[in-house]
Amino acid sequence: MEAKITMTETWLRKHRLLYVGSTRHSFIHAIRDGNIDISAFKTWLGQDYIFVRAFVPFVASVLTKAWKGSNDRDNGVEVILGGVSALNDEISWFKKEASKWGVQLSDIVPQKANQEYCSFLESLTSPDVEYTVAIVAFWAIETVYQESFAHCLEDDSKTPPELEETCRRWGSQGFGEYCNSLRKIADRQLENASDDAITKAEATFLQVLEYEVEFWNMNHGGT
Ligand SMILES: Cc1ncc(CNC=O)c(N)n1
Repeated sequence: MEAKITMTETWLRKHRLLYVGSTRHSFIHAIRDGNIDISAFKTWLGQDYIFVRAFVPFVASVLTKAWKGSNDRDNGVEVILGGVSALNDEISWFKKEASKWGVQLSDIVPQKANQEYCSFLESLTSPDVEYTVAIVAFWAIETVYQESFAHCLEDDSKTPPELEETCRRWGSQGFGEYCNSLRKIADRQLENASDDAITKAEATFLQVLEYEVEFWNMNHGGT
């Protein structure tokens, strides 16, 4: 039996360099090698809290888009609803983690790369953005974190124990399975999408990867 190559697989192969750039950034390598500068980690924590706050309305908009098409068999609405509900716990986790590291969340000013990424998320909440495009963005955003942090948990990694919980939040098998579910939803949508929607979705996928690289750079300026 010949396995058919899905659209996400095609894109991951075609854009391999950028994908690897977003999932194997020097910031992630520094965590994995145990060389992370704690001030860089704290910067990331504060900035990511701001990002996640902007991520909530984005995920809610994906849910709305899925809900409208929920007559279609298996369009992923339950998986996305699970994603919305997990964000409640995630926001609490950021608050707890910030207090553990002495990061004052109310004082955090979003940096330029973060602001631009959050504006991009907001633009994707528009009703003019099709579900196919939005679900591809959602899958890509989650998958970059999954692949990045899973790398810090591999057997030969030297991740500092105090950062393991952070890495497990996105690098765990459970989060990996969630990302696979999102990927299947995205591929199913892409199978039935117009050429125009596919073109837009691919461009959006690339934009996500670029924003993710900039986000890592922000914490770990080009080293
Ligand atoms: C910049 C960025 N990208 C992806 C994620 C993971 N999704 C939700 O937590 C994240 N927290 N931050």
